[in-house]
Amino acid sequence: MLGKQFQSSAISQCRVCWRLYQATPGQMQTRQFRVAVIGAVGGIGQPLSLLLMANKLVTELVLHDLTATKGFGQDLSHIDRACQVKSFFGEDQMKSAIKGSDIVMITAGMPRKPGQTRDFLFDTNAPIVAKAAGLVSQHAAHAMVGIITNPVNAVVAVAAEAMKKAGYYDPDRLFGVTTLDVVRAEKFIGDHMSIHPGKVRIPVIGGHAGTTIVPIFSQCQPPFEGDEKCIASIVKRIQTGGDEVVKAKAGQGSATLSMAYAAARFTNALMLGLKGEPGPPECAYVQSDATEAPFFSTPLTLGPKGIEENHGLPELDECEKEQLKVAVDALKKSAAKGVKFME
Ligand SMILES: NC(=O)C1=CN([C@@H]2O[C@H](COP(=O)(O)OP(=O)(O)OC[C@H]3O[C@@H](n4cnc5c(N)ncnc54)[C@H](O)[C@@H]3O)[C@@H](O)[C@H]2O)C=CC1
Ligand SMILES: O=C([O-])CC(=O)C(=O)O
Repeated sequence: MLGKQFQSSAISQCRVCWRLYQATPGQMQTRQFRVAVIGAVGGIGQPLSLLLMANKLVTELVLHDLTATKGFGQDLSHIDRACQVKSFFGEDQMKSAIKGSDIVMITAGMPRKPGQTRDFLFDTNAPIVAKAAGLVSQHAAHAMVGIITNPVNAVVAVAAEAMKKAGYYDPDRLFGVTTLDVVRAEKFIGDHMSIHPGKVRIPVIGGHAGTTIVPIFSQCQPPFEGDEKCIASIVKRIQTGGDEVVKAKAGQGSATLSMAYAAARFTNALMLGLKGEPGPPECAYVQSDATEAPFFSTPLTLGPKGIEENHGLPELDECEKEQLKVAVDALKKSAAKGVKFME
């Protein structure tokens, strides 16, 4: 059952974010954060870094990529925010970028092209995630880690195994970032119901690929207005939102701007949790016993130690229960693939 907090705090969400971005230097909070973006020069990395730079809670923004980050860092450092920018590049400097960070957002890796599945990216992206996660374990053990790199359903398990091997793994601090599915759900539902998408709250559970993405319309706030056919068509659009963008970009990559927005929202939620002032629950793909899948996305309240409360499975209607079964079967396989890769 979803907590009341999940539903009632929806409307204040936008206002909270807006205040965070707009606060003047005189209103600065004391607890501020070093956030590292791994893959900072990429399609997601650049706009994500810009959005983080504009967040008053970020006082140190660390950029890392395989390619040179210096010019990009110099560019960002002219923005009139009280945030220091540090630039690192190359395999050797990943450790320095990660060391001492409060939050590490990993967006390094290949995006897909039309006709490819997210799973197609596994062989290329799994070693990148394994390396970054291992370095977090060794040099920023208490950092919150957000994994954006696809395929999220499998590489989060890779990260967990890499951290265990490197000596320190805290399941409450490792998150597969599925916020874009929530953002899409809020947008598509808001447009359908002719209300501001920021007023929509809906848990999107499961994973981050096709039918593993399970939006729970029965728990939508305000209650969804539309028949079963209409729900089925919006569910489909949320599940294939990524494909829609990949197709439209026609070989020029996948979602970047909407993803950066979603990742900035999730990073902000992590920082509010670290400050002990959690916002509304956010869904993320984490180690979980909510289902038989070892990793599963459900609404989480975030706190100073990461997951403060996993709200577990929301109440589901019969149709959502069927969707859940399909998702769990696929997610078990994805997690097993990640674990096998690290054996
Ligand atoms: N979780 C989600 O909802 C979403 C995930 N994605 C995924 O995010 C990833 C990144 O996407 P884009 O930014 O569009 O790709 P991109 O190709 O534009 O950028 C990736 C960046 O990673 C860097 N990189 C590669 N290997 C690296 C390493 N070992 N260390 C540091 N940096 C490294 C590249 O140099 C590049 O700058 C992809 O895997 C994509 O599928 C994309 C959209 C949504
Ligand atoms: O579709 C992709 O490859 C990128 C992604 O994960 C999304 O947009 O949801």
